[in-house]
Formats: sequence, C-alpha cells, structure tokens
Amino acid sequence: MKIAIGNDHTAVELKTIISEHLRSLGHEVLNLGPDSTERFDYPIAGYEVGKAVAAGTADLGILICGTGVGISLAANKIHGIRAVVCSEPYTARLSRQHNNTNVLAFGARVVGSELAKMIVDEWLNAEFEGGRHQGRIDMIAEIDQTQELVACK
Ligand SMILES: O=C(CO)[C@H](O)[C@H](O)COP(=O)(O)O
Repeated sequence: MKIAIGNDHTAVELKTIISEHLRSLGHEVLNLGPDSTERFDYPIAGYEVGKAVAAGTADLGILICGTGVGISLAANKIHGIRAVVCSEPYTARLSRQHNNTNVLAFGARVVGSELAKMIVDEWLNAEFEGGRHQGRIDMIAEIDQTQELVACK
C-alpha cells in the first residue's frame, strides 16, 4: 500500500521510526511532513496528508504531532477524510472495522515508538466490516456535505 505520512516538529524522530517500520512491512511511504525539528504548524501536514488520501495519491494516511489531536482535526476538514486519534491498538482496530478510518493519528508526546508500531499494525491489519456500519458512514458524509442530517428532521 502507499501510505502518506505527516508530522510537526514534535514528531520527526517518531515519523522516521514509523516510516522505516512501514517500509519493512512492504509499504511505500510518501513523506509529507518536515524532517527538521524547527517549529512547524501541524495544520499544514494534516492538510497535505488529507488531500493525498482524498485524491487517491495515497491509500491511507498517518499523522503525528504532539498529541495527534490538532493534526487530525485539520485532516478531518478535508471531504472524505475520517481521521482518528489513537493511543492504544483496540481503538485503532475498531476505527477501521466500524468507522472505516482512512487516516490514523497519534501523539509523539503520548505514545512511545513500540506502542505506536502496535497501533499502526492493528490499524493496517483491520478491515472495514460494512453492513450496518456503512449506513452510519453515509450519515457522517451527509453531515459533511450538507450540514444537515435527514434522520434528525
Ligand atoms: O500536539 C499538537 C497539536 O495537537 C502540537 O504538536 C503541539 O501543540 C505543539 O506545541 P508546541 O508548539 O508548544 O511544541
């Protein structure tokens, strides 16, 4: 798979570790974040990775900032992006199975590199289950596109 990765200044080292891990698993990595620890505004990386995934330039995206929160908020502003912040593997797996997330975020100030690899592995190995979950994904898309939800009218 082709995986876009983005980060801010807090996550350069963890980005490198995760990129190497992804390559060792046979994935292609598209680096859309800085490789310098100079202060960097995380919305830029969230935007770049979100755009790459939404456009199909990458299959999935991984974002890392201090907490994973800001960078995922930015990515979630792109139509079609479902980004999740995870600090443990269970939520990562369920976010694929039930919510069909296409961007995974975590915090370099929150998780260590081994836990981050476990989170990534669990997320990549899980598959969307469809069925009843598809209708809920469609409802999220409806809110995104129309700022309305027919089920609430
Ligand atoms: O976690 C983050 C956003 O959610 C950022 O990494 C964090 O806010 C950066 O902070 P600072 O500029 O103080 O290093």
